[in-house]
Amino acid sequence: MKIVIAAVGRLRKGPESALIADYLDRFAKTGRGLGLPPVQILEIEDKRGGGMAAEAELLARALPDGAAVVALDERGQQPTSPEFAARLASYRDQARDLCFVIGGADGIDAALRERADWQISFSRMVWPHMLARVMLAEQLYRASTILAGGPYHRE
Ligand SMILES: C[S@@+](CC[C@H](N)C(=O)[O-])C[C@H]1O[C@@H](n2cnc3c(N)ncnc32)[C@H](O)[C@@H]1O
Repeated sequence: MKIVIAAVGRLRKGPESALIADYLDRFAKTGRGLGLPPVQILEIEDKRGGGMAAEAELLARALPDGAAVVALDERGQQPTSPEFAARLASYRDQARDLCFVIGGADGIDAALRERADWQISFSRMVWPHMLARVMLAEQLYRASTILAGGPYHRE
């Protein structure tokens, strides 16, 4: 199994990148005993300014073959953290690669969103893509602690 975050935009050094690195490092450590691999980040940049369609093409090319695609979008389903953890475990149990997709300033092209296996939302509000990346990294770490039966997540 591979876990990939395919995201539009390059993350510069700063508070968001520090948080993402910290959560993904914690995820890698907890995930090791659970059969969950470290997360790879693939950053997509359309230098020609072709908009959402061009970004969607680059994102689609970055998706591992046969991977389950989880699109982050404010209109998506709002799973609880345990539901998110269960879905992660289910992809692991099917040995299926998993690719999270985070859009740019204009979001994810509708065609790519519709072909996603799951669209998830962190609320109905719109967040900057870098914060969406931080929240995803935290939820992945939280999910690993839920699957490990650790005390980090409390209901
Ligand atoms: C600035 S937002 C784009 C918003 C844009 N209005 C749209 O139609 O999608 C950039 C990216 O951050 C992620 N994002 C922003 N808010 C989110 C939310 N509430 N839940 C999940 N992902 C979100 C999505 O991947 C989105 O494509």
